[in-house]
Amino acid sequence: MNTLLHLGWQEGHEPLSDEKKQCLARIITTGQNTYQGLTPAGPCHLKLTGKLSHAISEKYDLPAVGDWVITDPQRQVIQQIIPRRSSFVRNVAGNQDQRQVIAANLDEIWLIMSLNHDLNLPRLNRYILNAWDSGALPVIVLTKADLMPDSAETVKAIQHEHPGIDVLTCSAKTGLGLDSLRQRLTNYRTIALVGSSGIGKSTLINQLAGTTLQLTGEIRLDDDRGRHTTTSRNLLAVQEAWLIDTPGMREFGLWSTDEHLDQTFEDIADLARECRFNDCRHSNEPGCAINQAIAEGTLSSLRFKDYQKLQRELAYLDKRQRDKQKKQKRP
Ligand SMILES: Nc1nc2c(ncn2[C@@H]2O[C@H](COP(=O)(O)OP(=O)(O)OP(=O)(O)O)[C@@H](O)[C@H]2O)c(=O)[nH]1
Ligand SMILES: [Zn+2]
Repeated sequence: MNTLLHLGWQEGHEPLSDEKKQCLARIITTGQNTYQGLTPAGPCHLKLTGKLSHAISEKYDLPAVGDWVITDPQRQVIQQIIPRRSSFVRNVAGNQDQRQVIAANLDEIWLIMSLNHDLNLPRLNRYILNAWDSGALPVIVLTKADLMPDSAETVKAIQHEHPGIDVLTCSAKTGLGLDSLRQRLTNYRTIALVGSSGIGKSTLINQLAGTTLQLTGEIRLDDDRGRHTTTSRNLLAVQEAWLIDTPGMREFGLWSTDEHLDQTFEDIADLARECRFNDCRHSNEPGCAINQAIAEGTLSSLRFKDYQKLQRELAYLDKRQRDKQKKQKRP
């Protein structure tokens, strides 16, 4: 029989009374106002109580895949969402700012890009920023290595830019690299797979599971981009872990902070500390370590431009959030 531990319950949540623990369920799929949960006794269908529905003011407060909820098993309702120990969030509504939880209570987030056409470093940086903000550990997973046999340099460059993150290469077709991924599927950890559509998330999950858990899109003959297939997020048991397949996201709005910008661009943060002036703007100042690194070719000017762009975006997000809070405080 499953126990809460098998469902991925971990210390790090607020302590709960035994009575409440008896009523815990983990959300495995979300639908239109309905949720599928899993308890040690088995699956269950759930709805929100009227009271909880009323209390929800933004999407962020809705149950997400991976959430732990307190249920009333008799009425099959969700009474409370347990505060998340981590959550991967994106901003969905452009300049309106609306946080949406893609998956909750995660240990790792696999940021997936396929080595053939999908590789886009600015997009990877956006994912990493949100991932550091989530509280879970980001891992970069580069798929479809069989289509790009000469990718060693690319992989090395990504590793060099992100020394604090594991970079793994794999092919669901040849099996390359799958063992390193399997080694992470232990201790009932929860891992979300995120990335664009058609990069092989579902195929990878099926390979790791050794069976078809997720439908996949077949490669089109005229190009090698997959078709849209995954439409919902699901919590799936694979080996001794829980994997969450997420639909390919076209829009990926930032939700992070300046602090995580330095974590995402460690190389640039290190250089900036070496600039002669503390408040160096890295434009024409003498003794600017960043300009020197660009001139010497050790820092790519594209990477620095990307950093500046994200810095502006984050500053703007921060300002909007502060304005919103001010408005809410007004009587
Ligand atoms: N050559 C090659 N093709 C792959 C590999 N992994 C996946 N594919 C193909 O890529 C296509 C898309 O794969 P999916 O697993 O459906 O992609 P996905 O990321 O889950 O896509 P969405 O569900 O739309 O988010 C399918 O045709 C797969 O057969 C791989 O390692 N090598
Ligand atoms: Zn400088």
